[in-house]
Amino acid sequence: MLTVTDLTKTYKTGDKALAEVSLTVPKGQVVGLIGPSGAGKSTLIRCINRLVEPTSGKIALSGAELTGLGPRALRRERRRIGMIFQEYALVERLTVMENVLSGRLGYVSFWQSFTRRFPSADIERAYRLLDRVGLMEHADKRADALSGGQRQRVGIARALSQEPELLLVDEPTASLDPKTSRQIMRLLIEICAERGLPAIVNIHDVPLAQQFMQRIIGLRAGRVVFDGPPEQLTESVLTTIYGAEDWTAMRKDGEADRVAEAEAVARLAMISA
Ligand SMILES: Nc1ncnc2c1ncn2[C@@H]1O[C@H](COP(=O)(O)OP(=O)(O)OP(=O)(O)O)[C@@H](O)[C@H]1O
Repeated sequence: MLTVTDLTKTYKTGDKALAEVSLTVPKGQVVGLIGPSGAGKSTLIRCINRLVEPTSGKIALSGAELTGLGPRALRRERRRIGMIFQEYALVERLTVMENVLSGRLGYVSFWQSFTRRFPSADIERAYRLLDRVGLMEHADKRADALSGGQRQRVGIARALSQEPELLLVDEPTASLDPKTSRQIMRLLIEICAERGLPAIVNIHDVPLAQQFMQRIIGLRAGRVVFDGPPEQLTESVLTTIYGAEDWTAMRKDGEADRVAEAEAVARLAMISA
């Protein structure tokens, strides 16, 4: 379980990115984090994995404090947090298997990591994870030979190879087409449920968040202005989060995507008929 209490971050520039944010994410729950540009979503994720130093407040994972740790303890604690990125952050010239194993680098000695000799338990786990994300037959391919959806599956397997207690997911589908986005989102939700993993997903696509998330947190100007199930995310709540103008524009974009997807499907059906 992740517990964030009164988290505040003011950057040196004077920007107050987060103001007294409190939230708890229980095991197995996937939370979608939404909000307009500059609302503080990335800052919240970065404070939790301590890439950004909070100004005040507390963050605890399974009861252990993450705030106030020295560099060594912080390195150890970071292993408990798996990260999944928008642009996948894979090492392109390495194989899929090597990329998954790189999730273990925080656990092996310098020499083992330098020579890339991983314990057999790590290799077995990596194969199991590749099987789970549907990439078993691609294990020996180079990462740069994969599609976007396959790369994100490698990113998921790599994060899981850390055996994390929390997943932080930053815009996992921003570089993917709508159908692949839904497949990736479904995979994430299933995996978190299977493993009892809590997750926070920074997500721009509101309809996708509404379709898949069990809970949505809306940030505006560094404050939590909505925290509830997707059914309660009404037009008026979305207007509170995004402001009327931005929300209307986003809704139009979403509709345009759906129309484009339906047209593409219809075209394919005609070609293959
Ligand atoms: N390194 C930084 N130094 C100074 N100010 C920053 C820094 N990073 C973010 N900010 C400011 O903090 C606020 C929140 O930014 P943040 O990137 O967390 O928002 P966001 O919701 O993730 O936005 P986006 O959706 O555009 O990525 C903004 O006002 C931003 O300008």
